[in-house]
Amino acid sequence: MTTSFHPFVSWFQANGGSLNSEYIGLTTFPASEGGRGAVALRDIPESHTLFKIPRSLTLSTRTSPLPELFGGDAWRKKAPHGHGLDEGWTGLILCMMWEEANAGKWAAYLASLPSKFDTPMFWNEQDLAELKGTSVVEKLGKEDAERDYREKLLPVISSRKDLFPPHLIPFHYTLERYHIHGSRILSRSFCVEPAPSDASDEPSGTTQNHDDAMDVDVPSDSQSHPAATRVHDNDGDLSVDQDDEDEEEEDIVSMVPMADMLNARYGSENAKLFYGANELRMVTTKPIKAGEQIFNTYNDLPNAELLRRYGHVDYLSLPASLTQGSPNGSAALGNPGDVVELRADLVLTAANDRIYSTAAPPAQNVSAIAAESQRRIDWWLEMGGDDVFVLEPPSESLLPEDLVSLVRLLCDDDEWRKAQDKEKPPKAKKDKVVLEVTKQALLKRQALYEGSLEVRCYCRGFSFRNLTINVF
Ligand SMILES: C[S@@+](CC[C@H](N)C(=O)[O-])C[C@H]1O[C@@H](n2cnc3c(N)ncnc32)[C@H](O)[C@@H]1O
Repeated sequence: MTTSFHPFVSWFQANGGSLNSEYIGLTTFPASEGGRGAVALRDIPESHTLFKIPRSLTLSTRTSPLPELFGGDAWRKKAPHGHGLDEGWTGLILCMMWEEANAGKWAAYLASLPSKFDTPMFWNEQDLAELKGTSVVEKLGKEDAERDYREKLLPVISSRKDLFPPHLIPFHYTLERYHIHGSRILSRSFCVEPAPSDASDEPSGTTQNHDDAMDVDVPSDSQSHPAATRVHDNDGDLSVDQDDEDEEEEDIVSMVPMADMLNARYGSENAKLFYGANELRMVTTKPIKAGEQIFNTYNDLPNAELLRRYGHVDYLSLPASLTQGSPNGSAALGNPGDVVELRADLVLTAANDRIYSTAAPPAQNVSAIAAESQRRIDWWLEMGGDDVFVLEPPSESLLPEDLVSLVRLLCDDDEWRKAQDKEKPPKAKKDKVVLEVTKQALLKRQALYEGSLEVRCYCRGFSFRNLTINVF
């Protein structure tokens, strides 16, 4: 371990954390490989505990003393009775700011975290233009974050000068610090489950899938329920239910010292975080050889999400099954977890184009066609249909069933009638019309890209073999 880790490791151990330093070493990789991370110091078997973190050492709005000092009700309740600081990330950001300003329990940990980020949140307009057409820019949420800073955080700090002395505001409570702490949460937080009621500190479960972000996943992402998850999503609520009685039952977005030292790489996960009653444990999920890096992967996210949340992308050798169809066979590097997100409005436009071009002249009425399609898509959304479709390899499952169902609903009047009668969207039966409309929608998707970066995946199969779609 290099000396730069000593202050953090000493703080961690002094506060009840335990690190199996015979087996795991903290080290520094080149920035392009993640900077700080951890390696195996000797061969480590599967199911070996690498380190333990007491729950009391995780930092969240539940463990920080600030919410109670502020007044629990005023903290939690929504305006006009309170500040709604249990919703979104503003409360946790405020706790982090306050810890730093007051040299609190977590100050040494926070001081060890990066304060400079390469994520698109900090890019200039010119660089962001390179991402045009990707989902990254629309998901950045910079304006929302800045509105929360102005409308939620500033009124809170100005209402309690005893807790937030004015002379500290220019140092610790600025918009810049708000973004830095927000980026720390986005790139490093976990969504920590409450302590199990049948409380044992033995690691529970054998799988831990993450979901968003260092992911820990959320069941709705159709991951198996993780033993611990990091938050990917921005983005989100710290707790779902604001009912005070249920509060202790909710997962909570938390900073987890030491667990957030591990880097990630597609398909390389060899350690996962497991919850116990009083502590969290990072446990190996496969044998690791001496010298190998220890990875806690964030759910094998596509590059767009890696870039947005963490500021890096995976650029690995792609299996031949994914590069089939490449025009020159050169695109053998990328992220095997990349996907294409196809918005339903592009499907709608492609369907309308087809309906128009195949209609006999009296029916070739653009506004009537658009109005009818709008009626159908409104029905689709009312029935709980998605407005974004995710296309992922392998090709056998390339076309999501709900995408096929929507195209049939839009393009086939019989299917539309049947769907209304049965109150159920059409079956996902692929036919020529479905494939043609989908291909046109994908071409429209491809045309949205304007940047000069070329990161591609090859959508194979069906009738549009060789169609290339930039995904990043
Ligand atoms: C949970 S932290 C891991 C510890 C981090 N490397 C550090 O120095 O504190 C996640 C961050 O590490 C970096 N990182 C993780 N995996 C990486 C990878 N495969 N390539 C490049 N950077 C990576 C990214 O900056 C990401 O936001």
